[in-house]
Amino acid sequence: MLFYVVLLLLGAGAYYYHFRINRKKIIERLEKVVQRKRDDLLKNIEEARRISDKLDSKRRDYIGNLDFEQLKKELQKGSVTCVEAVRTYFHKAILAHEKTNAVTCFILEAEQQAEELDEKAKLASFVKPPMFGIPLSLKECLKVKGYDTTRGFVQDAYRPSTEDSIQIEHYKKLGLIPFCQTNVPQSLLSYNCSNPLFGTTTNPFDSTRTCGGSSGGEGALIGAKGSLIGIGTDVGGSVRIPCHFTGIAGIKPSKMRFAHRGGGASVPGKPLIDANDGPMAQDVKTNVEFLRNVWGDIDFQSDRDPYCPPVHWNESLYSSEKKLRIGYYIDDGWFTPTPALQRAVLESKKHLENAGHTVIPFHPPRLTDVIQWYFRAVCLDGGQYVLNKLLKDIIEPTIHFQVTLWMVPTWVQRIFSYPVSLVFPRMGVLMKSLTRDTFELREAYAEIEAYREEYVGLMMKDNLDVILCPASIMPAPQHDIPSKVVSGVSYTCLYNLLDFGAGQFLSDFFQRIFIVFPGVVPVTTVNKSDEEKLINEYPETDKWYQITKKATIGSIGMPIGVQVAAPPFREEAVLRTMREIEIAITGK
Ligand SMILES: CCCCCC/C=C\CCCCCCCC(=O)NCCO
Repeated sequence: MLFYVVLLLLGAGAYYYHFRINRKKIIERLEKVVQRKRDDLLKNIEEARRISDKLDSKRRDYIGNLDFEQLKKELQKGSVTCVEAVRTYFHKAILAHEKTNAVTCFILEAEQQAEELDEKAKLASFVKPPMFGIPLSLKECLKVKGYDTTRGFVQDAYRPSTEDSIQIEHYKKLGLIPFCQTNVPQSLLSYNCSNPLFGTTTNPFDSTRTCGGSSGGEGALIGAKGSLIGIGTDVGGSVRIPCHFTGIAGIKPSKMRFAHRGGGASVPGKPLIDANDGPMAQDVKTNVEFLRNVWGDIDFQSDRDPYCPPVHWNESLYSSEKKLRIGYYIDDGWFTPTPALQRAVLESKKHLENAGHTVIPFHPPRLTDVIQWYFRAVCLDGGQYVLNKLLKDIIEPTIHFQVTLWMVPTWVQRIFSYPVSLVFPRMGVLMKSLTRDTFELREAYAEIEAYREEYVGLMMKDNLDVILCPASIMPAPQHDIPSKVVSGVSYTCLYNLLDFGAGQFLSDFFQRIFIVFPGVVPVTTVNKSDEEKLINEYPETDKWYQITKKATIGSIGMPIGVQVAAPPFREEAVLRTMREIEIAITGK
């Protein structure tokens, strides 16, 4: 017996030794790639600076102060050229990047695309497309011909896409000019924004805090005014959480509203957790204008991807005078959000009631089950796909905690989940979530299908058009917190599991201050009272609550958003609700 134990230990030791040697070699090789990429980025930024400097700084300031609508008008009139718009946004993005480390690459051909558009505009026969000349930023994982989509994996650097995705083709056809790519967390499966290739992107309001993720580079860039509009992707909150953390507006449409042919995914082969790309912008109005134009012309995408149904922009749903019935909640029963997030929902509720809508309580059922199904279906192979990629890469330190969870075999997690449940029940739920076998996976899928029916059934029973709820559990925390509190995505991942269209935007009085006095950090009694409530009343019943409370202390002045969601193909109702709250708060 002893002989076999010794043999086993020796075998394990040899395996571990071989593993370490192998990892060392991989890391040494990849460190050179990181250095090369960072040097290339510095050169790329210098080139973008050279291009932006061709424009007189007064003119740059004038164009840089135009909002989306104003810039669009001036470009249509011809009083601003596409080249001027691109040079201005190269300049603004460089400034935002210097503050937040948001950009992974400038798309230098943007200047040439702009020149070509300006040339075409000289022809009398040329009809300008609706978003003629507007610079567009893109999350790094979106496929642009000639550019990398590393998703923060060093191993994927210098493997540029051979084609634009259908969506990018479409945006160019509508006149938009992709001008830069923005940073992401490694693997995209996190709501922070750090990776070993490009480093950490910070929050424009406080660099010790994250801009969110995984479309965090977009959040930071747009939040720091380096772009008017960008595209993110969202499988659990990756458009909505960065919007909430950085004080901007965005929407994750239901899956079928965009073409996915030629696009990428965080974990391919993962049904029933529906991801989509979505716009992110300074305000709701810009998102509406963008989607009105894209969906108004959706045949372009449907013709090239038959799986994208030709569902056009529904103006009558967006502009309807009929008052809405809205369900709201401030606590999903799984993770109580910190006080400012609850207050934001209650204030939005008031705005909507003042506008004549009916807002009634709604209780999303069984969130503990939802969390378990979500993690099971996202990591449907127990996290193996992501783990395999991570083990061939330099592993980002800010996601170590969740990587450790993926490394512990599922059966070990199951065994330990029982004693853990006694002292930390919610952690027990997470530890039981990874897929044990295909029987269990099929069961989870069946549960999700049944839950979708149950949820829309509850909405129909009360005749509800949309749901209003918190955007997250807390304001932007420090960079390492998202990995430690992965279960904090319950407010957003629910709407991926349901495949609802869900949007988020900045609410409450912070928005008034930022819009009237950009960059001013408000310090008011209201915010102090949020902090007091947090200190005196926020639960500390388990480690996740303790971490969340500690991370939220000291966040006075950070932006807070709310989320609006509706069943698939009703995104226009979501946008209408968001826009009505925006008008109530900002008056414009
Ligand atoms: C034992 C359970 C381990 C769980 C480990 C964590 C796994 C997944 C974390 C998911 C968090 C999702 C955040 C949002 C990601 C997102 O929307 N990405 C966009 C991709 O297009």
